[in-house]
Amino acid sequence: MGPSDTLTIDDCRLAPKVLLHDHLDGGLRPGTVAELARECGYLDLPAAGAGELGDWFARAADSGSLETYLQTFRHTVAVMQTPAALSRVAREAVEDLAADGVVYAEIRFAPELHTEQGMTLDEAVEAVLTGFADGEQRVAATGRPIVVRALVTAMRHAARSLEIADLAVRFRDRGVVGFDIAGAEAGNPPSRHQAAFDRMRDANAHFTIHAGEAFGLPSIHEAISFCGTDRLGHGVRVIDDIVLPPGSRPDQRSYPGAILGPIANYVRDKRIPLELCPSSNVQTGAVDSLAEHPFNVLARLRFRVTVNTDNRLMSGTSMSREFWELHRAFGYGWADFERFTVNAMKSAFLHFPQRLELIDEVIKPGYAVLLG
Ligand SMILES: O=c1[nH]cnc2c1ncn2[C@H]1C[C@H](O)[C@@H](CO)O1
Ligand SMILES: [Zn+2]
Repeated sequence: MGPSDTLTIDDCRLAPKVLLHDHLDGGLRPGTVAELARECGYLDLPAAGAGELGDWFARAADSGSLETYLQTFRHTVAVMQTPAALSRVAREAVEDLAADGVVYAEIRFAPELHTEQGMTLDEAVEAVLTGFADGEQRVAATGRPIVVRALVTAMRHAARSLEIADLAVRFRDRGVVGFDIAGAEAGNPPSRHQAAFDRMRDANAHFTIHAGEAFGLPSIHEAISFCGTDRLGHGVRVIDDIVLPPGSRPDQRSYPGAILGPIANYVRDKRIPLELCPSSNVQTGAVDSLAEHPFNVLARLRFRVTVNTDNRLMSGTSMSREFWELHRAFGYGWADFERFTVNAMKSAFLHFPQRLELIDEVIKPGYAVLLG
């Protein structure tokens, strides 16, 4: 497509997409939240109907603070306390992503949040994996195949990260491809969970860390230098280590004269993937607006940027919508989206031959059609 062509969300749905950062408890269908609440007798939902619930989540999450944003998860986690509920949510997530044109996804969740009614950590993981497998089977039959794997997350304010890392290693050949920490970033630095990351490294297993979202460079520094993270969840604040010439705009095609500090250079040199989540960053106040998102600066400076949803319910978004928003803000076309998608696939925690197969057999042929 040429620079004057305009893409719609429906066009973006046609493109093969790869999603590395998506929370299971942030991606429920509003109607499913309502139905599960009825089934389990949860009476605290802030609205009754699917439409109103969807609006409520988007509004409440649009708070300008990560801490307030995170409070909305109380309602989704409350209705995800049985194996049946977890499996259903997992299956629907796979169906929704496949319908949106996602061909590979790593969906994360925190097993420790799903034990309120007696489910064990292992049972929670098994329920999610059952749902993923079920979803994969159903969508394969519709001709929109997708490969989905799980990441298990530990909550950074809690003290169960070593257990969760162990869980990730135990389930490594059954569909769990990595480990993560999430939750309120300020006051809970990555190094608090050093033992868990050491456990992962000892097992030669992969992990990512939410860092550089609500807290800046010190968090990124710890995640890469002490903890040895494979990827950065968000990592958007790496921009704080880059000085642009006065008068630079967020939508330029190149940034000559940009000066990178040591952290930014290291992240770029080592090709550490950034799991960027544009809409989520606007909601939590990490950036002021989509038009001012550092995505474009980082992409033009050739960081390994990837496009992600974070929480589809809380942001009322999808991968196609994130692509479309980036297209509107920065004028990206198919060649750009292919690069971001290949970046993401290269950064996946799947084994190398499977990554290569998806790039060669699915992603490149898909974009070749779009590029004409
Ligand atoms: O963007 C995020 N930053 C930090 N924590 C997050 C984000 N999105 C979701 N979470 C938390 C809330 C969920 O309950 C938990 C596990 O998915 O992860
Ligand atoms: Zn996240």
